[in-house]
Amino acid sequence: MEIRGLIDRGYVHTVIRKRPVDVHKGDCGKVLIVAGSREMAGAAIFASKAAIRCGSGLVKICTNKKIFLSLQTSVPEAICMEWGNTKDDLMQYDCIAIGPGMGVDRRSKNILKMILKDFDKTVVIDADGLNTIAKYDELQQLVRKTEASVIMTPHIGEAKRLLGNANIADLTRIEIASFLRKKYGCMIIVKGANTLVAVSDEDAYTNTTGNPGMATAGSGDVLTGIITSLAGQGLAPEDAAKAGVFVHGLSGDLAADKLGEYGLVASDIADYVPFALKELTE
Ligand SMILES: NC(=O)C1=CN([C@@H]2O[C@H](COP(=O)(O)OP(=O)(O)OC[C@H]3O[C@@H](n4cnc5c(N)ncnc54)[C@H](O)[C@@H]3O)[C@@H](O)[C@H]2O)[C@@H](O)CC1
Ligand SMILES: Nc1ncnc2c1ncn2[C@@H]1O[C@H](COP(=O)(O)OP(=O)(O)O)[C@@H](O)[C@H]1O
Ligand SMILES: [Mg+2]
Repeated sequence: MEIRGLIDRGYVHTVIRKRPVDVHKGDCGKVLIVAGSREMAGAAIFASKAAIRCGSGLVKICTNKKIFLSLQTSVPEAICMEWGNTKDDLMQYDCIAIGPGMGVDRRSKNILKMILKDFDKTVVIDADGLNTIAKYDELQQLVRKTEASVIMTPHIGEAKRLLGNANIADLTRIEIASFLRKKYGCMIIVKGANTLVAVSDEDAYTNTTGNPGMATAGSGDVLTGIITSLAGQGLAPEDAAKAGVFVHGLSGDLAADKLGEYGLVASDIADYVPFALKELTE
């Protein structure tokens, strides 16, 4: 695997375009985000807020009903659905994300299994989605076999778990991505400063946006929402992954221009997504 280039503004301009005047919400993608739990409502809030701010026509959140009220207060545009109801025709969604703050348990395993078996568009897997896959061989096989285009978004800690707790401390990001590709055969985003996006066994790209202010709880959940929204709006999985990390970093950069790096929080990144998209489409 080699780094084929940088993810820069010029490239992102070519995949995120100004909206046609006659567009309607049905054209803008309906996405499902499986996220959150009683202890981690925030993760579901950050991901769904980012997706709606990134232009999705409709965002549905599948979560524990104990957190419906906080979700509906923080992101009233999103629709809540209870765990267990995911069977309601997954094919109606243009993209599905799973993982942020959902916990690692049998229910997470079962939902992942259902999505990987029944859905054939883009699936973004993050956080506890990745931790659950790391725990169950059966899911690891399914990731390889699924007809869906899977995008995994691990940070280094999650990458280590996905590689069976191998010692990866001395590996470069490209080596980590390469091992993950070999094991899972899907698109891999290794997060951190200069996030790496591996789109095939040969090709990887480095992001050029982002700043240390983004080292704060929940900023990865925002990334999940952005990539999911872009894929749901029709970007090819590879473009959604690459443009997604760029938009995420640019939103963080615009937020840091205003707020500085210390006080920046995940919701700020989501709140600045509209400004990043405005800049990119003008
Ligand atoms: N408010 C909320 O509801 C939040 C919930 N979250 C959820 O909390 C759960 C646990 O996720 P966490 O990621 O916090 O915990 P993890 O235990 O998965 O990862 C944290 C550890 O990973 C390592 N790590 C991460 N990035 C690294 C990097 N770039 N370089 C080197 N090491 C790195 C560090 O050792 C770090 O302590 C997930 O379900 C997540 O979605 C988080 O997203 C934070 C916010
Ligand atoms: N120093 C940094 N520079 C640029 N981006 C960063 C930096 N630190 C973290 N990020 C970005 O913030 C996000 C953190 O994601 P993650 O570790 O999953 O956090 P969380 O699980 O708390 O949401 C990633 O997209 C990562 O690339
Ligand atoms: Mg995370």
